[in-house]
Amino acid sequence: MKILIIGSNGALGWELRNGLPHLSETEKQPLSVICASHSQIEITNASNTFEAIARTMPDVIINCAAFTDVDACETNIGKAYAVNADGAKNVALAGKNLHARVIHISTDYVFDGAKNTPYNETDLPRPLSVYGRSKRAGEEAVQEINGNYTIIRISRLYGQHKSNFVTKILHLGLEKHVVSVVTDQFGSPTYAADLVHALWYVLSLDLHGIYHIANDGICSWYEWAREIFRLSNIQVSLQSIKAEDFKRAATVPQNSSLNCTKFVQATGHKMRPWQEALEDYLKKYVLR
Ligand SMILES: NC(=O)C1=CN([C@@H]2O[C@H](COP(=O)(O)OP(=O)(O)OC[C@H]3O[C@@H](n4cnc5c(N)ncnc54)[C@H](OP(=O)(O)O)[C@@H]3O)[C@@H](O)[C@H]2O)C=CC1
Ligand SMILES: Cc1cn([C@H]2C[C@H](O)[C@@H](COP(=O)(O)OP(=O)(O)O[C@H]3O[C@@H](C)C(=O)[C@@H](O)[C@H]3O)O2)c(=O)[nH]c1=O
Repeated sequence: MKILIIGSNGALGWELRNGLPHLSETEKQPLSVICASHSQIEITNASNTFEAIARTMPDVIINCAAFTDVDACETNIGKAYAVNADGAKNVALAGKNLHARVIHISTDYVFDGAKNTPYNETDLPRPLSVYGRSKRAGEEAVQEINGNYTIIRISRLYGQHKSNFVTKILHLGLEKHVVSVVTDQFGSPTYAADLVHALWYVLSLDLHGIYHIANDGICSWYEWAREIFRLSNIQVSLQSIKAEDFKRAATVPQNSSLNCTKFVQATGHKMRPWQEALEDYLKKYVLR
């Protein structure tokens, strides 16, 4: 199976391009992984996207490319839709024309956060931000264009490559005496290495449709930060604040935790609790 990763220099793309060849070896299922960074494919350009994908003729395209600066999307609406919606559409069209399966990565921010239990795949999206709306438009384009699709909604990703909530909080903890973190917004932190493993199941079991994938469990940003400091043994005064007191351009959901039952039932694979994954990540890459 030949797999093309688009957005291969991003946080998830990077993790996939390192993790998939390794999994293919240990699982003894041959896989050829081709990487396309932003300089190699410009997904907002339909002909460039088609030509670049046609050169590689993949069986599967994993689209990790996106405009992911949630606050910047609020003031760069054109770019947000060009990348997250039209870009997703161009990739889906190229996939359809070249008979390739498309795995499209999406987000928990397609939900409005009003539900007080974790979101499942049949819940109605109602995004609150430009980022969320543009990502939802991308999902719709993929669904309309190419029946041979899988949409994976993930949330609160952290891994080895690029900054993320964990690295930001660690820096703040080392720089400041007091760190203020939001206590009334909840979600499911997801370790990129675990996600790669889960995506291996999606690939090898040929899952189609929409799936939610995240580490098990739910926490607030505050609870997540508290666990980061506890595991890293950093003494800091952690102050809980309300979301309304954390000024940012985008409105983000109060609850965007993901119910992953559909994935567990389809694969028999349950993601480990977010606390265990976080500990593993910190031990491997931060506390060495
Ligand atoms: N990070 C998170 O917490 C979460 C991410 N997601 C989703 O997961 C996916 C991967 O996210 P993540 O890895 O964090 O994102 P990153 O921002 O780390 O990576 C995105 C990649 O896409 C590339 N890219 C941006 N615009 C274009 C374009 N027009 N054409 C081609 N490539 C482009 C970027 O290149 P360059 O930097 O050179 O522009 C970058 O390498 C995205 O779909 C995102 O919406 C979902 C939930 C949570
Ligand atoms: C740095 C910091 C963050 N926070 C909390 C509140 C704030 O809304 C949130 C912001 O952290 P981030 O910038 O990592 O969050 P954000 O960019 O909103 O993260 C999102 O990224 C996109 C791409 C997604 O798809 C989502 O799943 C989600 O992971 O963290 C604090 O409370 N205090 C702080 O000092």
